[in-house]
This record gives sequence, C-alpha cells and structure tokens, in this order.
Amino acid sequence: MADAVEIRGLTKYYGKSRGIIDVSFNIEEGEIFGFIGPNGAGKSTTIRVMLALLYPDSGSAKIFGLDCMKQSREIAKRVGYLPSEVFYYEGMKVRELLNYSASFYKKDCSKRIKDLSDRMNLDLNKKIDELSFGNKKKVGIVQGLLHSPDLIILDEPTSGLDPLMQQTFFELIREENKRGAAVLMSSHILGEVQRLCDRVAIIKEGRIIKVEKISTLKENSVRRFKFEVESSIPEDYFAMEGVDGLKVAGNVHSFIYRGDVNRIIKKLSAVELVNLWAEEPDLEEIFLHYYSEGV
Ligand SMILES: Nc1ncnc2c1ncn2[C@@H]1O[C@H](COP(=O)(O)OP(=O)(O)OP(=O)(O)O)[C@@H](O)[C@H]1O
Repeated sequence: MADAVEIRGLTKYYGKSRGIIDVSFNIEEGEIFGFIGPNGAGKSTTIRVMLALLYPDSGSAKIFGLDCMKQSREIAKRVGYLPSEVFYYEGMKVRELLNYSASFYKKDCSKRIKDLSDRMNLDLNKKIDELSFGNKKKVGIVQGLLHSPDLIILDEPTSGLDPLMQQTFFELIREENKRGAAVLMSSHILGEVQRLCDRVAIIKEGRIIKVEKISTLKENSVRRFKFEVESSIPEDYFAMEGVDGLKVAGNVHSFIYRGDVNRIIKKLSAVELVNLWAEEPDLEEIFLHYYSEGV
C-alpha cells in the first residue's frame, strides 16, 4: 500500500531566494505527522507544492501514490486543506459557502456540515463578513473536513482559536484520525505538535534537519536534573560527557543531561542526596538544542 505522502528531494526557489531545498519525508497511512520550524523555514512552500499551488524546481511529491502535479484533481477529492490564512467571498452566509464547497465533491455532505459546525460552535446562518477572525478560521476547518478526506493538511491551524476551541479542534482531528485519515500539521508551536503528533519533521532554513518519533525525541534527548546534596561535593564531580549548564546554589545542583540515563544515575548514586528531581524538558528545549547544534 502506498504511503499517504511521499516527498522526495523537493526543491523550490522563488527567483534566487530559497524556498525549500531537498525536502524528503513520508507520512504513513493513519499517521499524524507534525511539520515544525520557525517562520520562513519552508513549511507553507512544501504544502503548496503538495497541493499543486506551486510548481517545484526539482524532486517529487506523491499523495496516496498519485503525482501531486499531474494528478492534482484526483488528489483534491481525497485531501482536506486548511490554509494558514482564510479568505472568503464576504457576501455569503456560512451555510451557502459550505454548501458551495461541498458541491465540488459530488456527494451529500449536509450531515457532516451540520455535525462539524455543531462541534465547532459555528452559526451556519451568520454572514461571513459578520464573523471574527477565529470564527472565519472555524469555517475553514469545516470546509477542510466536510468531505471526510483521507489526508488532512493543516497549515498553522490553531492561530486565532482560543484555548478551549483549540482543545475541541484537536479532539476533532483525533476523531478524524481514528476514522482513518492521515494528518499533516505544520506549526511553529512545539507544544501542540507534541500533543497531537506521532512523528515530526523539523525544518530549518528550507532543509529538513530531522524526522523523528515524538516519543524518541522526548526519550533519547535532554533531561534536566536538579538535586540537593547532604554535604558539598567537588565542583568538577559532574564534569562528564553529556552534562551541560551546571549550576550550584548552596547545596542545590542542577544541570541539563543528554545521553544514557543509566550513566548519570550511577554517578548520582555515589552522592548522598537529600532530594532529586529529574524533569523531561518540553520539545521547545529539545528543538532549541537541535537548532543550536545546527544538526
Ligand atoms: N511568494 C514568495 N516570493 C518570494 N519568496 C517567498 C514567497 N513565499 C515564500 N517565500 C520565501 O520562502 C521561504 C519559505 O517560506 P514559507 O512561507 O514556506 O515558510 P513557512 O515555514 O511556512 O513560514 P511561515 O510560518 O512564516 O509561513 C521564506 O524565506 C520566504 O521568504
């Protein structure tokens, strides 16, 4: 069975300026895949090529085994897309706009429209120009999901949604995923990628620097240790590979550790401890680590 997404060596320049360079990754069927990097890293460019809104200079992009350039019409029936910014014909009512969108798919989407709008607390009888930015975003979400797509592409989906609505939105995406849809979500907010995704591609200055399982990213990388000792220990006791940013305040020591946890536990076990905290850093710290090392 073909992967939901297969991107190989995708490169796109805007004139002389870099868009994306040699981007490759796969998304398996049923997977929730995160795409993270700061503004301008190349997330939207990659997504626009996948949707045939941009033509790449080289490389290939396939969705369900279909070529994104040559078979974009077939692909469109199976893909739901939420762009980072949504623009609408302002004169329309929400219901009219959604029915109009549904007419492209040649199937009855009325129940889905009602269910999704209820879930998102969206009033179908409002005029588009009466809606706030957040409510327009909700229209985009319903529009992207109303045909029960097999692949959902979300470009910075949560900007403009309040925290409660973000929660509802994530639940909705999880349900769509249980229904069988694969998901690609771009974001520069690591917390939300961490909450939702199975795997993540990290993009920096147009290039993929890492594709990793969220669980591996969290497990195999940095941990923050803080501990209180009974009596003072030599300052260089923890001068070992993997230990970074050692701070000592009275009897309380703290540092960031990267590497096999057993090594550091053995080292710690020889010290008389009063208290110990070992914290799992969030993706933000891990991400910064990758960035600072320029991996
Ligand atoms: N239409 C365009 N013309 C020229 N350069 C562009 C154009 N669109 C994007 N770029 C450049 O391509 C690079 C990648 O931009 P892209 O929008 O793909 O990044 P992004 O990761 O999606 O960031 P953001 O979150 O800000 O949208 C940036 O350096 C950007 O300046």
